[in-house]
Amino acid sequence: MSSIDLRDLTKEYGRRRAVDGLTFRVLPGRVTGFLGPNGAGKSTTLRLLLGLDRPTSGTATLDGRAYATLREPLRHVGALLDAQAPHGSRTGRDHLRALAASNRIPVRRVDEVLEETGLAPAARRRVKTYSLGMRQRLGIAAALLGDPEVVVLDEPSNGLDPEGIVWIRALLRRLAGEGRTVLVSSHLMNETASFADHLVVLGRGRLLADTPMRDFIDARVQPRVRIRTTDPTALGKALARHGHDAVVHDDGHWTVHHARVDDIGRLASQAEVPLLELTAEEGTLEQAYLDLTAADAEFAAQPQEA
Ligand SMILES: Nc1ncnc2c1ncn2[C@@H]1O[C@H](COP(=O)(O)OP(=O)(O)OP(=O)(O)O)[C@@H](O)[C@H]1O
Repeated sequence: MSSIDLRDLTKEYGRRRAVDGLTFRVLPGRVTGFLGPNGAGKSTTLRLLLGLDRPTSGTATLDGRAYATLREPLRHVGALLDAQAPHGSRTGRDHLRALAASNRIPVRRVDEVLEETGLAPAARRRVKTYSLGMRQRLGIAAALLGDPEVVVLDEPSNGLDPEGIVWIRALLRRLAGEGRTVLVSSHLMNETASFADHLVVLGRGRLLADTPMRDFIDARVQPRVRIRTTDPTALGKALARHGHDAVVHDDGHWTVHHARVDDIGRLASQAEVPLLELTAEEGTLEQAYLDLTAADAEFAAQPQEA
């Protein structure tokens, strides 16, 4: 199966470095979330990978080959980028048929992907009558048309309704489960957490992280424990005795920071504190991401001010 390889990829627009010496691989069989603040260089990276723009230096290849050298690219890489707006006066089906013809893709695939993306009932309507979510589904249908080994999607949840969001999540998981290489950019952290196995994070054109999602969160967010009790005095004493840092909330529940549920459960049991609730609060991707990007912004602010 194919991988995506970026080596020292750099893109300058005038004096601005949109992408700055990026080196990373995107491997098959998992969904890689592609994250970064506005202007971090995600879209530029995807455009360079898909041959829509030329790098200033470095390379972006698919299984060792540049996109521009692929003879029938849709059979290797399916991509959805914001810019890929189909002609509004065509029907959705005609748009896909034209793409299929130019890549020698059998026409039966058109109906298959229309079914798969839930667009079959609207297939004979003109694209200009489509909602944002329907256009998004059409873009995804086009990406899947050539049954590609590599799938690259820029903000695929954009405009989708809740049902569509559940659908795209399952689709991404399935594509990775089939051994494909799946790269998905998003600003929605909860969404990304629901489908990604691995993360690549950019900041100001540079690589900030390339790591499994769980490790990314665990390295940045301390575990916490949520507790409710009928005896707050006893709980407070027991926690203080063991040097735990706890916060009591208005609704009566407690949060113990930097703690594991096993330790707090044992401690409460030994002190015979009656518990109504004892839950591990896992760190979220959003917390970890904000922590990383805030640190990057602080680092960036100093040399610019000097
Ligand atoms: N065609 C262009 N000409 C000049 N500058 C550009 C061009 N395309 C992008 N840039 C600049 O390059 C930087 C990276 O932009 P890019 O769109 O790749 O970021 P992004 O991470 O995709 O952002 P967003 O999350 O907002 O989509 C920005 O500073 C942007 O202004």
